[in-house]
Amino acid sequence: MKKKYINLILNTIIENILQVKIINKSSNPLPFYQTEGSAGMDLYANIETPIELDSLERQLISTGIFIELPLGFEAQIRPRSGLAFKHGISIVNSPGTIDADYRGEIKILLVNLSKDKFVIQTGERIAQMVVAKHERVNWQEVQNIEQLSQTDRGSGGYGSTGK
Ligand SMILES: O=c1ccn([C@H]2C[C@H](O)[C@@H](COP(=O)(O)OP(=O)(O)OP(=O)(O)O)O2)c(=O)[nH]1
Ligand SMILES: [Mg+2]
Repeated sequence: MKKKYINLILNTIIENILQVKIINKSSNPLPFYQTEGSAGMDLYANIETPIELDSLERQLISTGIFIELPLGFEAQIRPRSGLAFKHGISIVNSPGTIDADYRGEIKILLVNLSKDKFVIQTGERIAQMVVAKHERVNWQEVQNIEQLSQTDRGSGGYGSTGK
């Protein structure tokens, strides 16, 4: 077995890392953390033939991955900076949200923001997925704006603090 996978297994045991169910219907490897400190795992395109993205075109790309996150967790689908920098490839709905109760295939809504056509090959790493905890809230409705606590910022935004 590769050292990388042995380390992954050891980390799981030692650090009690969250276990997340996954189905991989592609022939790509399971997503994994590329370095010890990576926040995201790269996701691979799982497509039968190469997909051409014209300038400013967007397309939903399959990954072949299905997951079950525990309640209280989400997965964020974010662009890869290398693809963005070199080819202008981003994600329309970035960061995409994978809900804990979603059981469908994870898909990635890529957009080509460059002037040139970009071709996506199967097995290409097209995005990264960050699993994160999130809160859920109940509303405590009040009637007047004065019932929200006062702050120095108040309603200032959009550059109110200067450059
Ligand atoms: O980049 C993404 C974003 C979402 N999804 C899946 C998982 C998510 O749980 C579901 C719904 O996403 P979202 O809530 O962002 O979309 P919506 O337009 O609000 O659709 P819905 O009405 O189904 O919630 O679609 C993806 O596979 N990829
Ligand atoms: Mg929704």
